[in-house]
Amino acid sequence: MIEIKSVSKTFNSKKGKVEALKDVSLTVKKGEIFGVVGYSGAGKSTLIRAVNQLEQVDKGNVIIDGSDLTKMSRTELRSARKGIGMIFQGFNLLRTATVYQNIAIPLKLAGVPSEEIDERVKRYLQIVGLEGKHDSFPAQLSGGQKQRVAIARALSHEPDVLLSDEATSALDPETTESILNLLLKINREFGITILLITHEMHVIQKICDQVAVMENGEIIEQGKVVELFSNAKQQTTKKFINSLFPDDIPGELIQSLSQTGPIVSLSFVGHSTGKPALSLASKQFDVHSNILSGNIVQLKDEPYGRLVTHLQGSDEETSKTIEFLRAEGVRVEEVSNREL
Ligand SMILES: Nc1ncnc2c1ncn2[C@@H]1O[C@H](COP(=O)(O)OP(=O)(O)OP(=O)(O)O)[C@@H](O)[C@H]1O
Repeated sequence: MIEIKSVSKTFNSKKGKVEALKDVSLTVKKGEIFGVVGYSGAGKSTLIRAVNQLEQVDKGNVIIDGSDLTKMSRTELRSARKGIGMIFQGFNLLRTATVYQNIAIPLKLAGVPSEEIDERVKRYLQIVGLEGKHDSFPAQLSGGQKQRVAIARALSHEPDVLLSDEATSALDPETTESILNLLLKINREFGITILLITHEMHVIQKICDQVAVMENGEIIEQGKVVELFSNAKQQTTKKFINSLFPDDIPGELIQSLSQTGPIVSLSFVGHSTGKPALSLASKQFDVHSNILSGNIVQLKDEPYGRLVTHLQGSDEETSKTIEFLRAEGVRVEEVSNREL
């Protein structure tokens, strides 16, 4: 559906050249929610803006449903953009227009007949849960409500693709949850493909099917969310995942416990937790396990959990335990420092 092929973009600024995108490639399949995560300056905004050609690229192709947007004339591009909705961190609403007008005006500019405009505005405001707010002005709405208006406005053009540029970054955690649930609903009910950028791993964890991790203009790792969670290779990816598992095990405790056996982090996907495997291991080997912290987060389709546990026993018995846990499908990593 969306194919980004070997896209590069360099900005020339006063400080010199900045390679914002270096040979970036990714494919978003129809109906998927694809998240791009990275720290500030990684190149996420440049990438998402390249998709609808708000940013022209120096090299590479952006192909949507078989048509290459980098090769289009202005008129062709205008028409192609009709199938691409976009929402932003700052909502981008017209301050002097009501909620109704914020959605109706762009529809009018797009040439939609007025009776259809009315029908669409009402329908999409209902879908985003803002039926009673037609006559409110943006200043009278909360951040979450403003983002709902922006989502209704994007949907009212009945796009196939929705681009989300840090749509929840300005919102508090509770409102973030409700907007993420709304994006999930839109994706499921209308089959809209969503490409989003974020610096929050929670967004990826909660709603994405696929993820790409960006750093210094490059995609350093990508794949199915569940696979990346269980098998991240890059340090930055691990850091993002670890941000979902805050723990407060003091460094001194880790050091002192390490004297009597390794401290390991066990990760598992799906409804079976690491616990049964751990108790089986304790029965089979001369090892005591002492759980130091544990947490489960819900990925889009299945839970992912992590237990940090101290394996007390001889080198031989703890090695056999680790081998056994791995054979049981549990990911085991030794915790040697504070980066759990
Ligand atoms: N118009 C521009 N002119 C010069 N440099 C730019 C321009 N736009 C982006 N950059 C630079 O390109 C790099 C990537 O920026 P980009 O905004 O895409 O990153 P990002 O991951 O979205 O970060 P943030 O979340 O902070 O926006 C940065 O070093 C940025 O300073």
